Amino acid sequence: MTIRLATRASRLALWQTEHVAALLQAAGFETEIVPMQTTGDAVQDRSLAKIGSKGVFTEELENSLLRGETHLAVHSAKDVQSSIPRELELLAFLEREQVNDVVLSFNEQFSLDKPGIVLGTSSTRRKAQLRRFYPHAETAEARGNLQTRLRKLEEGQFDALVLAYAGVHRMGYEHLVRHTLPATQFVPATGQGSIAVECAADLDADLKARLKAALDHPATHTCLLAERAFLHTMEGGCSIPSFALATLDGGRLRLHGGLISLSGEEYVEEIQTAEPAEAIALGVSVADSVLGRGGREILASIREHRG
Ligand SMILES: NCc1[nH]cc(CCC(=O)O)c1CC(=O)O
Repeated sequence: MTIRLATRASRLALWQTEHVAALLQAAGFETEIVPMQTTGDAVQDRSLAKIGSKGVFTEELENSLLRGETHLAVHSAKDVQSSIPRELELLAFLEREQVNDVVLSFNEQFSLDKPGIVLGTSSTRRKAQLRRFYPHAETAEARGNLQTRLRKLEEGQFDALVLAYAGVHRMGYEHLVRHTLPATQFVPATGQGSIAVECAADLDADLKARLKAALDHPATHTCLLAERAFLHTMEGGCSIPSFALATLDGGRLRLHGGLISLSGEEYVEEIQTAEPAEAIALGVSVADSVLGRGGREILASIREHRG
């Protein structure tokens, strides 16, 4: 049978969807890729924090699932909002790529320690983390897909660009990586580095099980359940500078989550561990602790700042 795959039309999204298609073909399915434009692709002149983070890269794909036009939607897990419509289901998470943020520059001598450097990023989390850990660096807006951002870098709109290694690797830009930011400071956004596959909740149960068996990476799935429960409890989409990284270590699940003020001054982080079967409870617990130890005040000041 032919599985129809909904995807954004960006090069990274198509790479990811071709990867999903290859796994499905190896399991005996035929595939058809159905690219579509999302609000996030269409609106390039405003930061995501301003257009509102709710599903700007996912809504059109989800609508095609709801209309029954496609069987699966392929997303960057990071772009999937923390709660999805009840008619839909996150079926599988593909094995996670290295999670770090990296710094790209055409200048081989580029150094993060140089005063006055300008770093391109459009993420509120990365801006806040840079203010905290590299206060001498300035940031500049860098919206657009990876190719657009690299063009801005080439044009000299900033000295370097901060991106997720996952996308950089998938697009073959590793030769421009000058620095790998430590995941202990630049804790990534929920889901960074993994590909999420979504379907309609009422898709045939047997087909669902076969698709999941072909695509899902159980360890990554467990980590993503914890991170997404954290994000959900945090009540924030990708426009809130929260971060969460779960790892499985010797059979134990560890979650590092937190929240940072836009200035980088206020910082609340928490690390807890649990049995993998308790992934969701772990996410809720880490978020509750962060909210209770000052996170609520940080969220309130961010809301006030936005007006
Ligand atoms: N928000 C955009 C986005 N969504 C997923 C990735 C990279 C791939 C990934 O993290 O899986 C990116 C670009 C970036 O953050 O540099």
